Amino acid sequence: MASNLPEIASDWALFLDLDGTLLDIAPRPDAVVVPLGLVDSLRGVAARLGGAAAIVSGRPVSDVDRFLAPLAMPGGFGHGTEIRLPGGAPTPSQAARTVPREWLDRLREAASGWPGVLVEPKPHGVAMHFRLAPEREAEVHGLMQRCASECEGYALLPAHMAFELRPTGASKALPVEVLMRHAPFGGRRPVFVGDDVTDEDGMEAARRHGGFGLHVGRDFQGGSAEVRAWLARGASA
Ligand SMILES: O=P(O)(O)OC[C@H]1O[C@H](O[C@H]2O[C@H](CO)[C@@H](O)[C@H](O)[C@H]2O)[C@H](O)[C@@H](O)[C@@H]1O
Repeated sequence: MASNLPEIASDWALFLDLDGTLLDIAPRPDAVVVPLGLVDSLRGVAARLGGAAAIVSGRPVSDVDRFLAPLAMPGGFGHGTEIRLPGGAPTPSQAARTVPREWLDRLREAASGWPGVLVEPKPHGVAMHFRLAPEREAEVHGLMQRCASECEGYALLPAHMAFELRPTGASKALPVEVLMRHAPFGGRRPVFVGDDVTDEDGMEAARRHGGFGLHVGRDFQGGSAEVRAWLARGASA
């Protein structure tokens, strides 16, 4: 067990990032493996917290639901552009925007000449990954930067071996703020667990509501595996 890592308490509202936190990083977005036992742990922790457990991911809700089936957890998806309240359907948030078609065409055309570079379209954004072609980082960055500067309403987001275009106003703080206004989240102590720079917004929102953030690199010495072990302990406490 990592030192100073608090165990999950029954008065918490838990906000969990997905990639790099619950799931190990994989060579490409569609190659992630959902470890045996993760879904059971999430179900158990959610039951213990009276349903106050959410996923907050840069992924679209369709990806998250496919990975965690049969669970359909509340949370924020696409960096807060889609929000699902407990028991509800996912709906676009106030930050949602549609990526212009010409951008996608432009990115796909460039990627077709850069073997290993992947374009990941999302309902309200797009990511361009260079994990399999690290030598293309500068070119991917330059192209994504041009796209962001040409279209009002989107900002460039540096990610793990990728750059994303995210609507301005979208952030992981938004789902925390929204869910904390709804039962069973409201009145609980929010704890946001993440690994990435985008997760800092969610952690800051948790602090505003009297809670705190846990960072995979700083608080979980074993990385995602340790996060999963912590959840499993929390589910059976
Ligand atoms: O907010 P998250 O749940 O952490 O999602 C952030 C992004 O994760 C995915 O990309 C990252 O993970 C991939 C799989 O391990 C990896 O191949 C890639 O290099 C990483 O950048 C996802 O594809 C993005 O849509 C998410 O925004």
